[in-house]
Amino acid sequence: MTDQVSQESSTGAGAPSRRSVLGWGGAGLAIGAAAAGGTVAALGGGSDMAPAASAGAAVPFHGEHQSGIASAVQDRLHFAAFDVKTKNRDELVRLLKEWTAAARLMTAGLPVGDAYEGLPEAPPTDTGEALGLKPSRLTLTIGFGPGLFAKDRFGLEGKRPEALVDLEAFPGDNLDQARSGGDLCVQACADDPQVAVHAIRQLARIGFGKVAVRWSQLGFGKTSSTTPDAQTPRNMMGFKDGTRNVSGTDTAALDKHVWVGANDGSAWLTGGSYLVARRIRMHIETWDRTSLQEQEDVFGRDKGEGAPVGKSKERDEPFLKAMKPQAHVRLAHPDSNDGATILRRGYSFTDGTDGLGRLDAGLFFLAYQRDVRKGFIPIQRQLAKNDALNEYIQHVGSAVFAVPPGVRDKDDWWGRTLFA
Ligand SMILES: C=CC1=C(C)c2cc3[nH]c(cc4nc(cc5[nH]c(cc1n2)c(C)c5CCC(=O)O)C(CCC(=O)O)=C4C)c(C)c3C=C
Ligand SMILES: [Fe+2]
Repeated sequence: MTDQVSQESSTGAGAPSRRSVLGWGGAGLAIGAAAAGGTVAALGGGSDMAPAASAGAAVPFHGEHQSGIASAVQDRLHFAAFDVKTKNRDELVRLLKEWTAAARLMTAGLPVGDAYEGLPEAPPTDTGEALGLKPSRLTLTIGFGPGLFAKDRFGLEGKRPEALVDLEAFPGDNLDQARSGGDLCVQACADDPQVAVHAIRQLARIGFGKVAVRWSQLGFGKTSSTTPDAQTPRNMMGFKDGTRNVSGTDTAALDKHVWVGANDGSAWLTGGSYLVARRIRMHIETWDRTSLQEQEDVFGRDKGEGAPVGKSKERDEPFLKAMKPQAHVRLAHPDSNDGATILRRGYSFTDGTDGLGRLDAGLFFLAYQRDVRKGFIPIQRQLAKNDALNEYIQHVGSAVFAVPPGVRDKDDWWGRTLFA
């Protein structure tokens, strides 16, 4: 998988005329054309809509693993959790196929339908706000929540992976059910927020009547990186975040800690992963009145360089015993959790103020792992009990999803290994 990072390239070629994209009803044709060439670059034939697809990077949609996990982290996020409303398995499968086709187009920088040249009597089949925008490294990553596997629903009860556990209530949790759970999720990441928002909007529109958005989260300023050579981003507390993350090119670590293996008990999920999403509110105003020394003690790293206590460089190996016993980094480190290791891919959020004049801001924490019981859960048990950071944060939303493997080619679709 190496190559989701290195495969990122400019599409660099023309795009089909808008007239060749026949609206959603005719999108199969456009998709077929795109798929035949593999990527938008193969479509050729520059035209009036070329700006949407001709420049900027597109991340390949097809692959062994879904992109948006090990691939390089983009600047913006729109994450949506959906409730499935239809009771009909075939209708759900049809929707997943339509979503896959739409995702294939959008990640290549193409509209999913006709924004303004279709039938005047019908609603446009693409809402249009991404016309003229670059692919912006858009990735769309789907996940399946526990509810999908419920008894007497879609006949999937025997396929629920053991590792897809309902998360326990951790000490200090203050979860809002309206911001938690979901039967399906789609993580849209892009370097342009409008591209990410457009993508989720098209999927919601296509799914109208079959699925409904349960909750969604916008994110900015990635708080983790899968590219260790790049500058580590900073979170809303001002600290470098993502220094010691699983690298997107470290195939050994990805196989060990992120990708579900063939012998892990759920054959359909081989090459997939598990995602834990947590909306974590930060008590920003309290943090901003906290001394620099205390802030650095809380994390066990310094604020400027991001070096662990007693060391001078960000990438120096942490010496855990030099940190305060309740330092976040000391408690989250694999050595404090029986080796538990997760790939973090979170984003900052600021959703205005809370009515009391306080910023409603924090970290939308996203973590991928091979087994939630050996990844997020042991680390969070440790953090929830002891972390000095708890004085300044609160977990207010939570969800867990099984993330299927990648879509292999033009005939494949999101969920085939589960439903077929
Ligand atoms: C259950 C897992 C984790 C939660 C929840 C979590 C919340 C959280 N973290 C920060 C800021 C930082 N975290 C850092 C390191 C770090 N955090 C986790 C796990 C969770 N964090 C891990 C596994 C690690 C790496 C530990 C290691 O191996 O050294 C850091 C330090 C820089 C880095 O390595 O990324 C910061 C800063 C916040 C603000 C937060 C909740 C709001
Ligand atoms: Fe952390």
